[in-house]
Amino acid sequence: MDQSHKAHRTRQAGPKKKSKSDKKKKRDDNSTEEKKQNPKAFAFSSSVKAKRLQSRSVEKEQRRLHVPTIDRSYGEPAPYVVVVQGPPGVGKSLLIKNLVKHYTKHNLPEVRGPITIVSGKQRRVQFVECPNDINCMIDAAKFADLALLLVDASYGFEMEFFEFLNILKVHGFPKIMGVLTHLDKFNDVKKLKKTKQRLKHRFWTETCDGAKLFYLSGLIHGKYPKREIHNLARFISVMKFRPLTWRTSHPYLLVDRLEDVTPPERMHIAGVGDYSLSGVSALADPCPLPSAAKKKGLRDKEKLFYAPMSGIGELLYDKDAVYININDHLVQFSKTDNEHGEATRKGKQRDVGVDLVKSLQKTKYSIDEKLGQSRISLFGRDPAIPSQGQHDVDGHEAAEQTHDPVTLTEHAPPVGSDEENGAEDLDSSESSDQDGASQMYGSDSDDENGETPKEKANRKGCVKEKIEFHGGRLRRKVVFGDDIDDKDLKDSDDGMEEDDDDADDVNDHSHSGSDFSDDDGEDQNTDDDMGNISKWKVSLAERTIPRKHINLMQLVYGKSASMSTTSVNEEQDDSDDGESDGDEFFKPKGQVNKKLSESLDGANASVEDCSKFTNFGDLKNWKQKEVYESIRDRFVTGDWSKAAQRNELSETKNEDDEDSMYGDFEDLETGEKYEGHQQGQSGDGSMRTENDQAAEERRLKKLALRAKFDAQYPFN
Ligand SMILES: Nc1nc2c(ncn2[C@@H]2O[C@H](COP(=O)(O)OP(=O)(O)OP(=O)(O)O)[C@@H](O)[C@H]2O)c(=O)[nH]1
Repeated sequence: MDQSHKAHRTRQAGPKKKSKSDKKKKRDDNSTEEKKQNPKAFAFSSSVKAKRLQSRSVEKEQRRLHVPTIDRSYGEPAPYVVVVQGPPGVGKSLLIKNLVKHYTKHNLPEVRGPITIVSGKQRRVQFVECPNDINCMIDAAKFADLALLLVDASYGFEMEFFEFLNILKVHGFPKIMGVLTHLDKFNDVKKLKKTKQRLKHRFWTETCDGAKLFYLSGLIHGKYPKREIHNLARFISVMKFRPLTWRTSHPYLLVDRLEDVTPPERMHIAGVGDYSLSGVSALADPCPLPSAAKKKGLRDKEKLFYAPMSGIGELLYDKDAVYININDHLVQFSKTDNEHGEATRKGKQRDVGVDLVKSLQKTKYSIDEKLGQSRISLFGRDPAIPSQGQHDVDGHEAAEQTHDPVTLTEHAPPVGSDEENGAEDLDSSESSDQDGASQMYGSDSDDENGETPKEKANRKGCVKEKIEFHGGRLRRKVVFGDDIDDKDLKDSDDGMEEDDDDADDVNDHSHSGSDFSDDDGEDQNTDDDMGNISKWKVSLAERTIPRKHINLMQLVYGKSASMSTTSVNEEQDDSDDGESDGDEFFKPKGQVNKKLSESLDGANASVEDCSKFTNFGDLKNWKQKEVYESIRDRFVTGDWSKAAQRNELSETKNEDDEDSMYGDFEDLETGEKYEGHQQGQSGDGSMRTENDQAAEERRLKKLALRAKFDAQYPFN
């Protein structure tokens, strides 16, 4: 049987208590006496140590000092906004849910819009999930007091991290904390440790030394470990936020909802447009701070939270509507009525309004959804232009990304194909690719040797973007120039699971970091001038430049004739070039035709129709007597010799015609160029003699060349 032991209670009174306190007193006296007798024994033994201690205490003192900042806020402090940012699927929503659960003991069904919670007596915190969109990142950077940058540790840094970091830097740089997730995907403890270290050092390099990085070691029942969430929450709760000078000069307002109220004075709401203002009314604070009564901690009742968009309670605020959730069993919908609708309709005439409502109930998709799926076809043979634009559901610009000239692009197999094969493909493409990634991976030892130290230094500072298909989506991985040489991690891969292997192989190519001291040193050298960031900024700037749109004017009216014909020529040249090399040479006839017709249909819709220029003059009029007589001699009963004569005549004529038709040509055997006749001159007799002469000359030239060739190769 389990029996709990009672804690020891020290004596509060009595002789035992007295004797104990006497002993203690004696001991204390002795120690003070000792100090008094030999004070030097308790002073610093070395002056160096003393100096170091003194300077340390002075330094600590100095660090506490700050330039005084004026806090212009009054009244209750506004909630501190914690923006949770990271690439898709990194665990942003899950982290917010876990933090909310920690603070409020409530489960959040979904994370939508800002979520405000009371985290302490004097503190409210608002969590906002930052969508993966540059514009949203810019908005989030404007109101964030703290940014939690989530990184999928099993994959490494992605471009979203750097993009947001840079955006933060130009917005006054609020506080940041890094959070590593997906650490449970590592089976090898050694590898996990190394990856943690490597990512930490990289994080420090990109931000500042000692920047806080949290590790969320995995999922327990679909949630992050309580202890880790507790630690993170504690950091958020006690964090000191100093007013940012940038923020005070560029104040921003985070608007939950907007109700369109009409006239009289117009005002501009950023991101929404010009509106007329009817009035401004202050609503009661939905998430007030608890009463200021002196008591320790928060009571459960006071642990309020306000998440209007996240479906808490029975109310849900959408962009343009408010929904009240009523359980189905509480309401009798007319749907049941609908089933017997036929019978009731016979009895009495139904109201138009009722019919309308019922027809609305039947619709499966809203108008927005229907419009979203609709397609517009501008030209009959054109591929339909989807109205959704280029973006896919997640807001990725996958198609566009692959054409980014600054970035390195690599394509893995499409969804559903074998992942392992995909990884192999990646590897092979890396090794075969001469420009871009393969140079950075440093697999080619010749390249390495040929490089000057300066080039190496330049290369080390560079951050490149590598687009690949991983974990079910396109990811924009960050590849660091200084991570090439290390292959240690690859060696330690062996024990990993198959899936992990895939992920880690990719990691290993791009990341190094087994030698941390080296890595660190290099990082500090190269990142002194923040070279990294300025380089990838280029790609950021390019991504924000609006894409080139199709000019409808050109599509309808066409380019100038010369423009259009040249573009056709170019297109054909291109296709010729493509076909001339390697496997492309042999192509099914249909494909080539299709390609050509596509090029004509698409970009060059306005090209003139050359089929209209058929020379009908060549066609013979078979109704004339001489013409149909001419065919009579070709039959068995006719005179064949006459027909042969006629044939000769028509052949010479045809030759002339062909010459004039095909114009310039080059004799590939001899390398000579021949100029063709102009169409208008085909009937000219003098020209024909000239042609004859030219032909004769050509023949002689050919003979001479042949003799020369024979002389060179007598056995041939
Ligand atoms: N194994 C593992 N899975 C995780 C971890 N963190 C999150 N996940 C899973 O990743 C998936 C995506 O998590 P979310 O919280 O929806 O990610 P998100 O960043 O909000 O995704 P988006 O909203 O699409 O941007 C969920 O199925 C999580 O269970 C982790 O540390 N380890």
